[in-house]
Amino acid sequence: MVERRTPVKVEEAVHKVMEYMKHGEVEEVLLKEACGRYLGESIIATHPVPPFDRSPYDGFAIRAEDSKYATRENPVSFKVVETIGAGKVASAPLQPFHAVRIMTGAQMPEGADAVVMLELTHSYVKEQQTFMSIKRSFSAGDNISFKGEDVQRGEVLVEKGTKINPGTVALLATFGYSRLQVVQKPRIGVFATGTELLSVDQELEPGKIRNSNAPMVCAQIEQSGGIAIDLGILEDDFEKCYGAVEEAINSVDFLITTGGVSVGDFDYLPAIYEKIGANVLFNKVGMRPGSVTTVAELDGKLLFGLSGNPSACYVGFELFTYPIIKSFLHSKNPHHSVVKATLGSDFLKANPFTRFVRTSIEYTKEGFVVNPARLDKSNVVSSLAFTNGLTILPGGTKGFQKGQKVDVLLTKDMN
Ligand SMILES: Nc1nc2c(c(=O)[nH]1)N[C@H]1C(S)=C(S)[C@@H](COP(=O)(O)OP(=O)(O)OC[C@H]3O[C@@H](n4cnc5c(N)ncnc54)[C@H](O)[C@@H]3O)O[C@H]1N2
Ligand code: MOO
Ligand SMILES: [Mg+2]
Repeated sequence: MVERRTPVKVEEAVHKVMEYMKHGEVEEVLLKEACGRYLGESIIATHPVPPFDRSPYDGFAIRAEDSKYATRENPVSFKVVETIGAGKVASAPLQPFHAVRIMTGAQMPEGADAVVMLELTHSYVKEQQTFMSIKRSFSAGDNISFKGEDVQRGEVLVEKGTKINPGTVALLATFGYSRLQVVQKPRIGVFATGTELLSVDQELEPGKIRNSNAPMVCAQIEQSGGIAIDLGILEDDFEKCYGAVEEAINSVDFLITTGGVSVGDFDYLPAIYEKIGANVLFNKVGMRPGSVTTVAELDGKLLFGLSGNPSACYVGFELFTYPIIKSFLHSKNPHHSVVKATLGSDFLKANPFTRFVRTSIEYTKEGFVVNPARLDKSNVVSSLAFTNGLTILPGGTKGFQKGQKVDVLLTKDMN
């Protein structure tokens, strides 16, 4: 008898998977290896930034009150007592009508409370002593980059679970993190199943196609922050598939298979889940493509049975595996962002189920505009190269017209 499957709603399916999400352990890396990883500890300011009052300009440090009566007609002169570059400190507190020649980044001398830019001063030498004069007054605090104005001590700057970008690296360096805790990447095994599959380097033969799913899924894993372990191709043979799956489970954090999850005579994944005693969370989702996506759990470990059809495989990964990887990395927002966009062309196919249309999304003067990427069929591969978003067209509709507002899941990593 043909097996009847009960479809679950997409949200429910995502929810069921997320119940089994696990946070990864942390490990130590060198700062130079940290970009792109996820923080395993929050960055807390251990000191103020800047750590001292400093000059933002090349010029002269003065006591503002000494400049009080300076005008164009009556310039005020200062004796230049020393010169400090960045990294040096003044040798003595500043005396009245003395000035310190100071460079950008140098610590303010004690007693000085304003900086005059070099361009506003006139320097001259009298009896072998250098002086400088100014033609306007300054107030206390003028042109000072104050201690702590950038960051206060104790501030929690970046939270655990945030992806490290070059700016984060700058902050880590500022606070002396030459080594830091990052979240371990999840190790995800990928099997492609199908007797029709050739490896990428093989010549085509009658009835055969090259395996494009595993390389694609491995790239999706790496892009999401995981480690992809390509476990190769399995022919549609129950015993071989069962043995390979059972063995692989213990060496990975999650296992992905592509293909073999539908109701065909050689679709063995449902029987494999049953034989290993896995708990199938769902085997049919009310969506297109990817309706046959199956997710099972064995002792808390998730097994993703993605569809063999390339577009369905891609969508299944982005909806169900991506947030699990992000959660493993401690991300606070594990799901792809959703934005509102305008349909750039008609999409007239009727929709019994929620459709995730592989989409090219562009940012224009009018906001986001989306267009389906090439042919919209579950078994096509060409649209995927032009996909940077999935337009969500709710089920139970007769189609959508150009100009209508739609929700789009951004599959580009925005974190
Ligand atoms: N009677 C029914 N037939 C099908 C149903 C159904 O509900 N009733 N569902 C259809 C839908 S929807 C999909 S999606 C597919 C899913 O099939 P499987 O996940 O079982 O995948 P396979 O049968 O193994 O392969 C499907 C298709 O994809 C190609 N494929 C497989 N692996 C790869 C790979 N690694 N790289 C590139 N292409 C791959 C394979 O050659 C097939 O053409 O089932 C429908 N049928
Ligand atoms: O599961 Mo199939 O991809 O709906 O088309
Ligand atoms: Mg099949």
